[in-house]
Amino acid sequence: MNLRELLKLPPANRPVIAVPMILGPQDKFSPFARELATQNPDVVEWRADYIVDEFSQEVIWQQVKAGAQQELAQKNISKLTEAKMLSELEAARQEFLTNWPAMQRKIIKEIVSNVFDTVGQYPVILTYRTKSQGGQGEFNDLEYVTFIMAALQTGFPFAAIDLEDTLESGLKEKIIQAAKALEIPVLLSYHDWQTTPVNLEKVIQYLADQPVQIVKLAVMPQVATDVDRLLDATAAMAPVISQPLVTMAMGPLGEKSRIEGYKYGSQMTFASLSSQYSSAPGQLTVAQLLQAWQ
Ligand SMILES: O=C1C[C@@](O)(C(=O)O)C[C@@H](O)[C@@H]1O
Repeated sequence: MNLRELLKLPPANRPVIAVPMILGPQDKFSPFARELATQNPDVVEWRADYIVDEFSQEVIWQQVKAGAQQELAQKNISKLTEAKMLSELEAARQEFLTNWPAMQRKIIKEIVSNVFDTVGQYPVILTYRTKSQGGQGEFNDLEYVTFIMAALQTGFPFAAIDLEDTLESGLKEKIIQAAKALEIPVLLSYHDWQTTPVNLEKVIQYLADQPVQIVKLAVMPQVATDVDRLLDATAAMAPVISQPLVTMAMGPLGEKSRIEGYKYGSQMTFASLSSQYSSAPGQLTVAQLLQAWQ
């Protein structure tokens, strides 16, 4: 099955264009929605790492705590002993911790619902990338998995879920199983933010040997020949592996791979709705990409 079919996209005579949605808690969603409607890409990659950390247990607790402190203050706290105040706060914390899992599921459902409202009919790829994986997120592995599971359990129809290969294997397996149960394809990503590995074909084969439905490799070229190596490895491996392959070279040197990757068998290219929405170095805008294809 090719990527278009896997993501349930209508047939088209151009490679699949994915646009990242990198909105944070202070950003307005409607300008993004307007750009989306004007530029009409194929898929939206929701980069959840730009927003969900702001709704983590610690952040929400600080808000609840501020509210609890205010309430205590209204009870004329000056007359209470400090110990009493601390014990009331501790009770509030315990209550918060008990309620947190349900509260978190509700918050995540609201955010996901907002994302789907914003993107309308476009298929959505769910991605959360931590800082160590080149993203914005600060969740540890367990928090990451909790978030992904909750997002999947919202019932919103994600078109695919992005999984970084570096995730601990047991947790990776857990997400793959959950996605499988919901019939959501898993897109396994491998990023090298520093270099272009020597044996690219081996890396692609290693990714394709895992029980996932799409394979993605992003590298950082140091010289122009690194980009050619990536494109050659793409051409060599795309017909060999059973999953659709997506590759790109990042940074300014990598432009060619984003424009011409499809000629070598890469089935999707990432482009931004405008430079302010770019999620990786060297990403072109959709307008630049379409112009280059003319
Ligand atoms: O993996 C990728 C590819 C990417 O890193 C790029 O180089 O365009 C952009 C990311 O948003 C996406 O998750």
